[in-house]
Amino acid sequence: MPDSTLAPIAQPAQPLRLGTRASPLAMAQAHEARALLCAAHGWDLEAVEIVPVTASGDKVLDRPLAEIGGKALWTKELDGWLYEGEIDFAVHSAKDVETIRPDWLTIAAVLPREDVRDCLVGAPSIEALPQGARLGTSAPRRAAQMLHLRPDIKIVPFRGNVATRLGKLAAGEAEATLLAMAGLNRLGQSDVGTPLPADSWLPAPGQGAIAIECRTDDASTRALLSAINCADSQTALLAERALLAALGGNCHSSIAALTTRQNGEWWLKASLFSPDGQDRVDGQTSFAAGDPAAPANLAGTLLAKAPPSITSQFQPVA
Ligand SMILES: NCc1[nH]cc(CCC(=O)O)c1CC(=O)O
Repeated sequence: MPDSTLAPIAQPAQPLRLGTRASPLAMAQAHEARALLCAAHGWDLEAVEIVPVTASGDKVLDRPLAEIGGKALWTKELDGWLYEGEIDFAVHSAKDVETIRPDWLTIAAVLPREDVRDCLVGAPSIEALPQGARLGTSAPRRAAQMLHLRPDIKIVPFRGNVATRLGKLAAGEAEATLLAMAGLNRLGQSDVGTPLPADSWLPAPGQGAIAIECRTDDASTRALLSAINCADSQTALLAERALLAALGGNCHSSIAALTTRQNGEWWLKASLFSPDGQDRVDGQTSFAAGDPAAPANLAGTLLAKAPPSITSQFQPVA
């Protein structure tokens, strides 16, 4: 539930500027954030202007993200606009936000998390994929997790936004692909495939959550955004990010993680894979909301029992 204990804040005279990537999914997330913010404060939608920017990650589609600069390509244009004061806050898919962020930026709100699951498109189940079928994905986690279960599957690179990837599938470039249910739901395309159960097929850290960043020194924007923060989604996201930070994981790393709450207790579950999917280590820990210690300890436990094929993907901070 949003923390809605704040005094009313008047509609700003000048619209607030919301920065977003320009892809259809990013625009859907921007509209969701604007609607929540305006509703929380009783403003008209005109109180927030949506400012789309084309991120460099959206321009180069023929090479893997890890090769062309990593997750920074999703955030660096918006970071620049925030730094220059051209926008007041930026709305991101949390899983695309780099693990280490500069101090002048703050995640001021996390929106209620969408469906965390991955969706298999092209076959009703993993077992039903034909022998040697091609899976279109450029995500190391999805490739490794599939190869772990189905070493016969061929991985073919599949970058681009949701529509581009579904187009490649329809064009026969692969037999199947994996997409986040969160993105499909937000685009109104929930029915293109079959969601994989999150207890057997873990998603990416942060999947399904929307993170809103603003300048750390911008106290008034932080106060506005705090009204739409979902405390539970924030707890889950921060735990998954604390795990990533302690692992020294990045977009090259095959890491899957998910936070759940069972009988009021928070749990973080994670799996690390070798890129070829042959090796896998799993672990879980309970943790206290807001405390990065247990996620960090889980990172240490996982790395301690992982073979070099896995540990070589991480640069843990000492
Ligand atoms: N890397 C692209 C990206 N970033 C966030 C989402 C989905 C939405 C989400 O996880 O919140 C997607 C597409 C996908 O993985 O299918």
